[in-house]
Amino acid sequence: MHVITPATTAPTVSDPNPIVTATTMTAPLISIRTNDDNIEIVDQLLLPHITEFIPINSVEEAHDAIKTMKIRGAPAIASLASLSLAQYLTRALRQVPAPEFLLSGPAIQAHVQPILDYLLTSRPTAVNLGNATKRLAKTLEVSIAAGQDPTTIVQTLIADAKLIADEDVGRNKAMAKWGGDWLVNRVKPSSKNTINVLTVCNTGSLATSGYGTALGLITYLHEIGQLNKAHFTQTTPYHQGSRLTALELKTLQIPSVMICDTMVGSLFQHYDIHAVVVGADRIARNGDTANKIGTYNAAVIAARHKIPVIVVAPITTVDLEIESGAQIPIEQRPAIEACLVRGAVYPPSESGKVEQAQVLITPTGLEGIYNPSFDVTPAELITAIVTEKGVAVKKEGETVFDLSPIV
Ligand SMILES: CSC[C@H]1O[C@H](OP(=O)(O)O)[C@H](O)[C@@H]1O
Repeated sequence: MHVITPATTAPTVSDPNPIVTATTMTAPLISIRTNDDNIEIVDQLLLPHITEFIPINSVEEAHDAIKTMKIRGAPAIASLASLSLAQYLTRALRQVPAPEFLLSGPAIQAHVQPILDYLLTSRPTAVNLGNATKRLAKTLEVSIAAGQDPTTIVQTLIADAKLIADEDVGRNKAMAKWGGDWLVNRVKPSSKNTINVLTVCNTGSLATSGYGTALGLITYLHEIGQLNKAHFTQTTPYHQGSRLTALELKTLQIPSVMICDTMVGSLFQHYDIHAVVVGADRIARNGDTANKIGTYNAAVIAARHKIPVIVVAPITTVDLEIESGAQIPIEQRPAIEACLVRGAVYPPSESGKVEQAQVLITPTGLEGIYNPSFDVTPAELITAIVTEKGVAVKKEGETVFDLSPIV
């Protein structure tokens, strides 16, 4: 392995002219907030410099927010979709006269299933959304089969939809402990605060209902005094790293180092990184994992440097209906998104007021643009997969996982 200078962590430079930011978010950052039947999401297209909560008042608005990535992150997407259905049904129960679909269980099912199918069309890769809509369809089916009256059927569905969002934080903390303890046991650090990790994209509170998945594990390492530095890639073109992970780590006061996506190899060559820790959007039965574009690159380079790759994701991210990653649909985002960069005008004006800007960095009318939002890392390149039920590793000599112990 070619290591030029085995220093423990990359030197970092600080911005001499920090932007006066309008972000008033404090730890823990939140992606969605609700109050009775009111839903608000933070517009993640404006972060980190502008914190703007926008109301979601229909399933159509939820669909648009997911599709345009005002909200993103596999678990957060599933939570918003579920909460928007709960909002719709809560408001239907309050309508006078009651809407016709509330007359019977079958009428409710005939009305709600198309709504679930519509929400599913917002983004194709993250399976959490699909698992949420299947779960709610099943809840509805069971309530009807149990002979519940229409109002009880709807109330049961509303409660389960809210639970999909509420149960996320607890499982994130469970995963963080499973994965963090597994990594500490593997590294066996001789002193405190020595573990260096690299993560890709954003998998924290802004991608979930709180604490995060991969970023949750990193937060746990920090909380138990085992983390030296959290390195993260900028994750272009949406810049989940530069804009969101940077904000989360800064807010949580976790020591971090940002690198450009192209610098993963250099980081591994020059510095002692103990693990790559990433989230997931869909994990196939054999462990092949779809995650943010750039994850596969990091995994290939990690293999070259014998650095373990850990995937952290709730069971709702596992898709046992598909054998391998070849069957995972990869979302192709609009070409224009690879040509634009969003951020604050810099340096700020004399007033110090933050002005959001969107800059076209390419020539206009560029024809050939490849902009997949995800890639698939084969199970062979993944060392461990962590869910809220535990840690799975491949058997000796195996190139695929048996996920049954952790799903
Ligand atoms: C815990 S979030 C999982 C996953 O979602 C992100 O994708 P996106 O920002 O496009 O929604 C990224 O792939 C995260 O790893």
